[in-house]
Amino acid sequence: GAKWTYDGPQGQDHWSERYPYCGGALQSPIDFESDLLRFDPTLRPIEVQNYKLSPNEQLTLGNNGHSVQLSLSPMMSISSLHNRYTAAQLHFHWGSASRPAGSEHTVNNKQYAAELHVVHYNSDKYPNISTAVDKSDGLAVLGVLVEVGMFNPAFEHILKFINGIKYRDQKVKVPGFNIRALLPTRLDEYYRYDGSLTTPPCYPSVLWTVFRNPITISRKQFLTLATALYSSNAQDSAPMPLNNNYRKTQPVDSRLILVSFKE
Ligand SMILES: NS(=O)(=O)c1c(F)c(F)c(S(=O)(=O)CCO)c(N[C@H]2CCCc3ccccc32)c1F
Ligand SMILES: [Zn+2]
Repeated sequence: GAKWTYDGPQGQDHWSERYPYCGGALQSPIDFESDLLRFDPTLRPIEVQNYKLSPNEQLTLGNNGHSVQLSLSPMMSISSLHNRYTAAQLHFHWGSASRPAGSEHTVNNKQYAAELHVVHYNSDKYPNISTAVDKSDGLAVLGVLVEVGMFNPAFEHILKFINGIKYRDQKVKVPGFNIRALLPTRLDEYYRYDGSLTTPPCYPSVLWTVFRNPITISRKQFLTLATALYSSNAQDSAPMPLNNNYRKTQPVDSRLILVSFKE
């Protein structure tokens, strides 16, 4: 992708110089501060389709210099929203070995170790994600907060291949697995708000659903994620570790943050 980073001269405080939307309204991520939350009884449990992929299905796991991303089957979708949103990819944001705090969304300013995003586009209205990415009703992202705790077997389907994509633009083929196992048990408790891509070009095109309950990965799994990858190419003389790839929380302004749960 284009040259932007999370820190330094092309870091997030400078994104708006080249990507105007990054300095605009409806930006993500945000802090879910208790006083700003409003219970909405019309928020239905999230329903996903075809998330249980066959191991015969081949997915592409890649290092795009900003994150580790996994391509997803176009059979996968969210079916409980007003339009059908078809899955495109999932990726992660994380902290570092010395600071296991790298989630993008925070809860009363508590930052979790990492965050998983499953990116979908409105396939009722748009033919592909590239067309949908800058439309106000274009994208729906499911966010899952990740904390260090119990070992997570589902996470191994990604971590066991991570040494094949250590450097930017490296890709490997991996067998499909049950992506539903990466989501929390309860899909009925979540935060909901209108926001944006959390990377340039920061289009305000995302219907955000962040589940209330985190998933866990073990400390060893977290350290693997936080130390395995570089944002630089394999041939670069100075390897740049890929970590702390999270955007700081953005102003909520007059936005409503809805919740599907009470207390
Ligand atoms: N946090 S976030 O806002 O969900 C988020 C990221 F943080 C993130 F790094 C990516 S990226 O890996 O593509 C690198 C920079 O765009 C995306 N890509 C999305 C939106 C851009 C176009 C596109 C095209 C195909 C598949 C996915 C995507 C992203 F949506
Ligand atoms: Zn993301």
